[in-house]
Amino acid sequence: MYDDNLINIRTDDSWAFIEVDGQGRITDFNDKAVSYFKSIKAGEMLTGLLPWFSAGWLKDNIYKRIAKTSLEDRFLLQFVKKGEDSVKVLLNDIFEYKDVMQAWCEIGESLIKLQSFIDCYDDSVMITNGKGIIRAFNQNFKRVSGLENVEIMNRSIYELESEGLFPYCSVMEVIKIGEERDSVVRFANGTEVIMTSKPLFHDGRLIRITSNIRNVNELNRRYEELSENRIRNKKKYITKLKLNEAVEKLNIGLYSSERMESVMDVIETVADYDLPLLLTGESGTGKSMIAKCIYLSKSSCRGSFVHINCSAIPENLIESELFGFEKGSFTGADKPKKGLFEEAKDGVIFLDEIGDMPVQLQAKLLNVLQEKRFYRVGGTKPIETNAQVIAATNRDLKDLVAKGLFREDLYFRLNVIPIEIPALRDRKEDIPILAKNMVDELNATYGCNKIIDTEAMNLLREYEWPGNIRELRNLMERLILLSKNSLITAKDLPEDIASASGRRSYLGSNTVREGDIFDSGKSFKEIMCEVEAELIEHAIEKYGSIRKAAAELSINESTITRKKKRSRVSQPNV
Ligand SMILES: Nc1ncnc2c1ncn2[C@@H]1O[C@H](COP(=O)(O)OP(=O)(O)OP(=O)(O)O)[C@@H](O)[C@H]1O
Repeated sequence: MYDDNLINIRTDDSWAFIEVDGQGRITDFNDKAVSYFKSIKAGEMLTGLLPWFSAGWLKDNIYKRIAKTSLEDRFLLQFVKKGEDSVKVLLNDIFEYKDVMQAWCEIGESLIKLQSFIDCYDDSVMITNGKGIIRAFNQNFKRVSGLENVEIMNRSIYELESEGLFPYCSVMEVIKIGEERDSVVRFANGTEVIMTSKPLFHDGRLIRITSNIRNVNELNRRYEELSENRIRNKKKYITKLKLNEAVEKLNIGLYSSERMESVMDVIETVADYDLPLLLTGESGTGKSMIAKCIYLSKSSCRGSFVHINCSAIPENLIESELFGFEKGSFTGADKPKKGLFEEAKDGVIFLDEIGDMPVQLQAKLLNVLQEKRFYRVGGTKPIETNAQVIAATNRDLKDLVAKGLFREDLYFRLNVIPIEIPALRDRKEDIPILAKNMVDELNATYGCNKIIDTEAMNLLREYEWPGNIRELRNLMERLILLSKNSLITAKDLPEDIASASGRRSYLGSNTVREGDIFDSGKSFKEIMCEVEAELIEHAIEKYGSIRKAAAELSINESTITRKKKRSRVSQPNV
């Protein structure tokens, strides 16, 4: 019930301190008491000083009283009992006390604010007064030290140390020397921390020590995490730079479509890993280009890029091409030869048209992917390889697996990160950019200065491009070399492209696709007019006359004529 923290108050001049024995005889007092009671003497009765004082108060349980000493003065009394026969009496002038209370209320408010502030702090924080009495600490401090409010709040770190609850620490050193100190401290729960304690002085008096406490294990873990992150981020950054460089070098960075955007995102993510990759997509979509781009995007690549087209090499030669051979391993092998895996070293080996790889060789390839080593043809010494395998195909590998032409296990091994390169017709928004870029490049190659006009560009955009970018590139080359004027117009385009958009329809085989309808910018009414016009045209073509078409469609001939006029459907010779 009595405030134990006031036990050391004898030296604190904010209180008058008088100690009395069980009978109320003065045994000790401090300077402040002398300033209130000039005649105070040890051995005198306290009632001599405080006539209103009742000896009964020493025995009861009320520990705070406001008592009057004279007409002018009022004192606040506080008792601190020590056993049965010793009571410390603390007195404070009520007017002084009011000031003190006011100050404490303000401090109290700031303490609440301080508490919420330090609770948000990531490190552990502990604040003591200038004498080492713990005044505040945050949640993290409790977690790290394993100590609870009731155990340590408002208690002296010296007492806590003597009870084995608190370690010797930098706060004690700061109290001793008045300067910032660091210490490595181990709490009773075994947690090792680095404690940095800073003093705060007011009017030359040490009033507060703030300690910042960091868990050594957490610090180490965080350090490692951040170092790893830094390396990872740096690697990512380099990959991005390298990817941009590669894209520029290969002149392929020209896309605005979401489909290509996501392909490039995957490339950026996987470029630095040496995982096998599978590129799929129609012929001419740029799979080889993408493979090269991946190779050039690696933040560190010690080997070379080696391209082998599995469909272009006779079956019996692919193995020795890939893995090399030893002298005498077959007729004509009069000296040993390195294969492409050895040529690539730690680089990239690009297996184009993987679907055409002979099945028996697929087993050897799977082994290389798993074991990261192989044997030359006729060789007995294993050769280690860290080459990354990037395979590509325009065939449906799943279908080949079903037909027994491709090993399922190899398919799964390659298909961990499949990258599908979209057909050009599925990334129409990229066509103008690609075409313009090709024209620029070809102009430079052939010393021309040609450009494509808007109408021609729109037609290029409409065409289906079965041969994808390869077909686009071939056409651009032809146009640059053969077109008569510097402005390439619709007239310069081949017939199938020039008429491509005209032939697109809602009903026929060359149907307009959903994306094109929504991207066309046409209103619902305009689209419905076009559908009506087409329907009427088909009906007239099919039934041979407006009259028969009207009868089949159950509408008036005049309606057909009017709608035909509006949509300017060309009338066949009926
Ligand atoms: N993004 C691009 N920008 C410009 N030209 C490109 C681009 N991608 C591919 N090309 C060009 O298109 C042609 C075909 O590309 P590539 O050989 O990479 O396609 P592919 O998908 O591997 O074809 P295939 O399946 O027939 O082997 C090449 O001439 C290449 O230079």
